[in-house]
Amino acid sequence: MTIDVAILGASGYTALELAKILLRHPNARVVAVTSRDEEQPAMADVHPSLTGRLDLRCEPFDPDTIAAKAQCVFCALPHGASMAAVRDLLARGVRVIDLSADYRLRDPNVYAEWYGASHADTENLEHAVYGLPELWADEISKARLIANPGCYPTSAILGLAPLLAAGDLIDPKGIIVDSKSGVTGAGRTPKLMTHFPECNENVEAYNVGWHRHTPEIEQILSDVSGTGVEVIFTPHLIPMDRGIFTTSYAPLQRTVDEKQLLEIFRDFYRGKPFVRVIEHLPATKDTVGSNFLDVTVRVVRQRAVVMSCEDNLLKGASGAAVQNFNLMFGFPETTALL
Ligand SMILES: NC(=O)C1=CN([C@@H]2O[C@H](COP(=O)(O)OP(=O)(O)OC[C@H]3O[C@@H](n4cnc5c(N)ncnc54)[C@H](OP(=O)(O)O)[C@@H]3O)[C@@H](O)[C@H]2O)C=CC1
Ligand SMILES: CC(=O)N[C@@H](CCC(=O)OP(=O)(O)O)C(=O)O
Repeated sequence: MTIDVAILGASGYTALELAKILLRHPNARVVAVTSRDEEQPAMADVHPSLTGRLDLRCEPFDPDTIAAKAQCVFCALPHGASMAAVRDLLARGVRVIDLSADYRLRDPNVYAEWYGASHADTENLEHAVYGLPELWADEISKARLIANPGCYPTSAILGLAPLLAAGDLIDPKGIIVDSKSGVTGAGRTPKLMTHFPECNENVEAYNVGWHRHTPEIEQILSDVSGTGVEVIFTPHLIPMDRGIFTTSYAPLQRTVDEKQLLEIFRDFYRGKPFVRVIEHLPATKDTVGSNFLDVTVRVVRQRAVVMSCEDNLLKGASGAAVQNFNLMFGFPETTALL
């Protein structure tokens, strides 16, 4: 079986990664890519690494045209811009995997509070499934709309979920999440913060106390633990192209050692092909270019110290999106991703 797919936001980084993965997918055919560029450039001119591999021109987004061509659409647009396109595609019977943040927060009031704009598609918001396959594979397989997770939330949630699922092991209100991201995490669209002389040879924290991924991490971890989780989330921009490294600190409420914690992680992720529970300390270089998330844990002064890392553009975005696509259409979860 072959599924015809389209990618919106063709000139972006996650769109390029989607194209590269889907080109090697035996059950997917990329039939359309869209861009606002009125010149309608060839995809290989927008992304020279696709030369000779994808012979498509970027087209303007028209929901009727895309729905006539594609059964599934990967929406790689910025949040805010995404929901109008998603709504129009769902109305035409297309299944959508949205890489933006538009459908991740269940409560539209929380969305308005953290994103500074009201949600324009609350009807579909109700039916969106948060696309973290390690937690909700069954729901994903039946979903018409996937809210693909944010890159930071994937690393934090997968690092903390095993501890929160283990009853009263950690204090759900005492968690600190410290993350570092490479610059592709900010997208291809230029910004002052990602201008070379600003970010080269520089490390900086940003949006401390009010980063929009805070409510996303809290919502999902609260679902996992069954109680209200609070986190202090501090993101940093570091001078590398790709990769996220997250260290999470959680007060332990029971006396456990590292061996026992690692066993909890191994049990939780048994049969999950893209989470590697490791004993050594992780490094972004071990996951960049792959769909793996590496995670390990230490006990220091009665706190669990969890370290997790991933490629922000793959496990943190496009790789996870294809993992979701595989589950939605009944293909083996690892297709095109190993
Ligand atoms: N980068 C990352 O690591 C991650 C990104 N994400 C999310 O995935 C989505 C895509 O990210 P990424 O590829 O990095 O972003 P980019 O900025 O690299 O690309 C987004 C593309 O969307 C199009 N676009 C920009 N603004 C608008 C607009 N107002 N209306 C319609 N189209 C627009 C542009 O394409 P064109 O000019 O061709 O129209 C642009 O190249 C975003 O929502 C992002 O937050 C999620 C997880 C990780
Ligand atoms: C380094 C950097 O700027 N990262 C982005 C997060 C990227 C991501 O996952 O964003 P979405 O929630 O939009 O999908 C940020 O902090 O806003």
